[in-house]
Amino acid sequence: MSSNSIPKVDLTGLRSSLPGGDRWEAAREVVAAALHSHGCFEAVFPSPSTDLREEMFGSAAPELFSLPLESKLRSISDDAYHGYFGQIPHLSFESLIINGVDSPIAVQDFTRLMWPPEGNSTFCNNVTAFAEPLRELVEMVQRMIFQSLGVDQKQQDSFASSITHSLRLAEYGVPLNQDTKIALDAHLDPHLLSVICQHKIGGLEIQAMDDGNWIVVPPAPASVTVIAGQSLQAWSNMRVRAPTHRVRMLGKEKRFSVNYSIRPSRNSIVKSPAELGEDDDRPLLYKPFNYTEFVEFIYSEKGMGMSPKDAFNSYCRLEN
Ligand SMILES: O=C(O)CCC(=O)C(=O)O
Ligand SMILES: [Fe+2]
Repeated sequence: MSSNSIPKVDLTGLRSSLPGGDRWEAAREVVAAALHSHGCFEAVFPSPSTDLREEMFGSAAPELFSLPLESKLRSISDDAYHGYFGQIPHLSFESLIINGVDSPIAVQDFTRLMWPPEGNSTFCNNVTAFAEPLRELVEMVQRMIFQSLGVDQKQQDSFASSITHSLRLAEYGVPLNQDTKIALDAHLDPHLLSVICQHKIGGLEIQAMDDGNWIVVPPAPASVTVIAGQSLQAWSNMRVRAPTHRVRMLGKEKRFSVNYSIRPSRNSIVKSPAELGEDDDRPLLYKPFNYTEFVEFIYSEKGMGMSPKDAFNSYCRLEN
């Protein structure tokens, strides 16, 4: 059945440290079903608060992107494509990533790099406060996925110990191509999970798995959007499916978004646990792969010459 909205789940008041009870179990079932049918869902989740969202989108993000390009270019990372990203000829798009955002030191180091030498304590406090509930949300969703797939606690620990948390801030100008209004090309996220926070100016569109229609995801003041990435699709042996998504902006206003995501840490191996692969009646669909090498491949000349789905399949899909 086609629909013009993504599934919606109320996670208000639930906590990853209390993973049980009727409300938790009901929400978990909806989350698991949504991640399979659509690869995404709208999480009703009132944090970050309205005030914090105002602060982030009205002040912190604009202040960061108004820095001179030479300052933003100082943000580089050992991991390909995890530093400053921008200056793409056909797009009016820039993004910066704070890697390891779950550590206050990493946030402080990022602001010292952008605003040397002393940093920017207001920006630091806003980002740390903004990231905290999103980390909680990601951990809750991660826990629900493990529970619903029946993956044992040991696997849960090894999955969690090799994860990098990051917060990406993006700025979108009025799309250069006013015929398509594309502000960010259709893509799949290579990592595990993203939580996207939009504010007032929408643009996020997610492609439905069944009929390929684009579903517009409007910003909502007490919601965020959870999107699965290809590493989670491979790890879960396709119980969770990663959706294609893009940004299209119809108006003439600048847009900012926040993307809190988790990815396998540098050089960690993405591998389905036995419960979801060999021991199951479903054959193993993806061979284990090195996450860092996978990202390098999708941005290589060869990978860029394929559709995002073909690049993923040619990299790690098994012939069965
Ligand atoms: O800005 C958005 O709404 C989506 C951004 C996105 O898809 C990404 O950063 O991978
Ligand atoms: Fe994305």
